[in-house]
Amino acid sequence: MLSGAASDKTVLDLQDVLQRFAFDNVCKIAFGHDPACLLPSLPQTEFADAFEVATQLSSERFRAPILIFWKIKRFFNVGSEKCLKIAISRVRDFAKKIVREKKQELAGKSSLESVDLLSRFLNSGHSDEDFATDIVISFILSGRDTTSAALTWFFWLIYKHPEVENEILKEIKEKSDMPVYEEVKDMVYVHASLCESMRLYPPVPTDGKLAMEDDVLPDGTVVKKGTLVTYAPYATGRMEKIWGSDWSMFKPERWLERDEAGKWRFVGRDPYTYPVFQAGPRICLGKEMAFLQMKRVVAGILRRFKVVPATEDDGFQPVFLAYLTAKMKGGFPIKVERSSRFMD
Ligand code: HEM
Repeated sequence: MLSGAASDKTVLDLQDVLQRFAFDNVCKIAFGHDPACLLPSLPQTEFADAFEVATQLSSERFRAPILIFWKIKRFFNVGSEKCLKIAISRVRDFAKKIVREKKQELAGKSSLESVDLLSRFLNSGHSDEDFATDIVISFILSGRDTTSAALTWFFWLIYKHPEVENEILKEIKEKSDMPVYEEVKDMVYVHASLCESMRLYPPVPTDGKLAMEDDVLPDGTVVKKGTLVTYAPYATGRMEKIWGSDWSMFKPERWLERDEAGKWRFVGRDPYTYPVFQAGPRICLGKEMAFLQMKRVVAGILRRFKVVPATEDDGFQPVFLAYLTAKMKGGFPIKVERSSRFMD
């Protein structure tokens, strides 16, 4: 697709392309099913559209200035609540279909033949259809919108910071004759750049938890049963107290130090300082997979192409939308140029 866009000078919405990629990818790994959203024709996908509407309208509930408004709309089944109900039912139908097909497929197989996560889940005794459907939906939400949001902002940031892009290219070049897993595993500069990009533009900008019992936070704050506590990676990633006076700068080096041989070494932060993947027992289960996938995409694209906004010269000013997962408002229109950076 990118080769075609480079030859034809087509403008692509990188956010859309990355979402399609991540959706196909998570469906294949989690359910052994390829929805083929990333065909060059960029097919209209009813499910993906319904999913988009459902996440957007659910996020808007949290922002409603007066809670009772959406509850009244839901009661009378009108306006945005009516659209949300339709979208949710389409999403559930799609997920249910995956579960039913998988159950049928497994009926005639030994438990070791299917390696996808849903098969393992169903084979381990979790056969309740509604429960398995919820699992399918949360995997799609976790896997589709997070890595695509992270990469969309990442490609914009490295365009704005050519010195970072050059350092990344140097690293890709060094590792390019290694097998795929080895290649991306040791890409510390790319890893640091992704962490830095998600510090400023976290794929999950805020997240809430409901106290099931009376509790006390480590700093002594009393939390009564039924209270909603929100943490905000977007705000935490921009705190001067944590990141210093240069917090607003995109600086992968803040995650790196040089070892004795002068090579970069990654220096992680604890997940409470950097809660982009959450922290504690419910920390993201897909973190390692997400980094592997993102590094592979970065290496795969930058080895062959340069990504530039379709409107260059600072004409493109992206806007961060904090839905359940982050979005770049209106998408990221880009052109791809074939790169000669690896020819020599
Ligand atoms: C850059 C990419 C990603 C980010 C920033 C991210 C972030 C998060 C966050 C903040 C949570 C906590 C949500 C909550 O409790 O409300 C979470 C949970 C989770 N994530 Fe990720 N995620 C990413 C990629 C992925 C991928 C690719 C997968 C695998 C498909 C995945 C699977 C999960 C699962 C299964 C949970 C639920 C864990 C639990 O509740 O015990 N994530 N993620």
